[in-house]
Amino acid sequence: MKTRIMAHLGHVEAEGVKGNIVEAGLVSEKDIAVNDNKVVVSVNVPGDFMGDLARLKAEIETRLTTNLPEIESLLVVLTAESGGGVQVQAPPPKLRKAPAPNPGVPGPDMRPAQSAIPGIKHIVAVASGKGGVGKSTTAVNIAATLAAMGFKVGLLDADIYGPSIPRLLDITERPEIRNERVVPIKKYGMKVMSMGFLMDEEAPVIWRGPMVVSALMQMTREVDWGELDFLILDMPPGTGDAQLTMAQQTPLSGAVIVSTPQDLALVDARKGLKMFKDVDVPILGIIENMSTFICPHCGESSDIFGHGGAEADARRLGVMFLGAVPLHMAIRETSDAGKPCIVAAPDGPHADGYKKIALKVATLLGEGDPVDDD
Ligand SMILES: Nc1ncnc2c1ncn2[C@@H]1O[C@H](COP(=O)(O)OP(=O)(O)OP(=O)(O)O)[C@@H](O)[C@H]1O
Repeated sequence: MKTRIMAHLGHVEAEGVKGNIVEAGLVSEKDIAVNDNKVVVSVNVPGDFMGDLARLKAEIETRLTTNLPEIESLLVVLTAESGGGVQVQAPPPKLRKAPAPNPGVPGPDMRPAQSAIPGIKHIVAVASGKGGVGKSTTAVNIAATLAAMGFKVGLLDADIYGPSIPRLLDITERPEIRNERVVPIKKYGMKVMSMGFLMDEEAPVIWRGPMVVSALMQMTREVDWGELDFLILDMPPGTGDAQLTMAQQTPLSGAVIVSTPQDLALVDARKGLKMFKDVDVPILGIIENMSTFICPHCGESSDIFGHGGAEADARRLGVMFLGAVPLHMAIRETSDAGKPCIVAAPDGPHADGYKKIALKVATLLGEGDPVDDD
């Protein structure tokens, strides 16, 4: 299949580039991943490319899908090199090995792979099928809790559509660059990096014109993370091309799906599960966020959205249920004030809930004490 794909790519030309994209070295066999009939092609466009990227992508897609109808799904990713400063170098996409017999249920005999990034043991994606379900709040709380438990933790905000980690952790400073590497900002015992640090107009330009996926690769690989037990990745919400590529190209040990109890969110959550399964990333489990509503005045709990949907769904889908986090004013107030629960109220009930979830995540990755999934 790869040879035939290469043959067809040999007919594609890019504006201002001499010869076709294969002759020009923009794509080679190592940039093509094939799993069953799902194909990912990564084309490395020169940083100073002035042509129409959308047209180039469309031309590649049309040529491949027309000539190779056996291709079931095709993802063409254009990666770029920055014009200067830190180099953006997307690694060749690699499909992970064929799914294990019981994909998505990592257990004692099926430890997810360790991260392929030197110094980082596990990269864990926190994802959601749709926006606004509390994914970033959950990612921050899991990361801060793991750090409070004594693990070495990094938190990478890859939510390019609305980076909220700077706000959730009340970080206003800019990362430094030392020896051509970006130094993450230290907060609450974690090392933090966010797209939000780069998006302020007044911020120094650290990356010039790289595309989203390349920027994420750079943030994962080129940031000076040092030694980490966990790098928690706050993914952009949804299951579009950018998310799929991130799931594909980042050496993830596993993914955690955050969902609210509403049916719609669960339908979306299933899409999230499917996306990770398609690229063979083990699903560590589902977290039900905004589960029961706890009244800040009387403390009574009400199942506004129909609590339990995510738990039942997790069972049906054969993935672990990691826990339910209630909809509580204290969670919104503390996280919006820049403090995760473990910092704002380390002995409170919410910190306790996040501790159980974080411990399950650590255990599933072989880093904690075994826990019962009750
Ligand atoms: N369990 C909870 N209880 C109360 N408020 C919550 C809870 N979880 C999240 N929130 C609040 O809901 C809002 C959205 O949360 P958050 O930004 O984490 O969602 P998200 O899924 O990451 O959103 P986006 O899709 O925009 O990135 C925030 O104001 C947050 O404080």
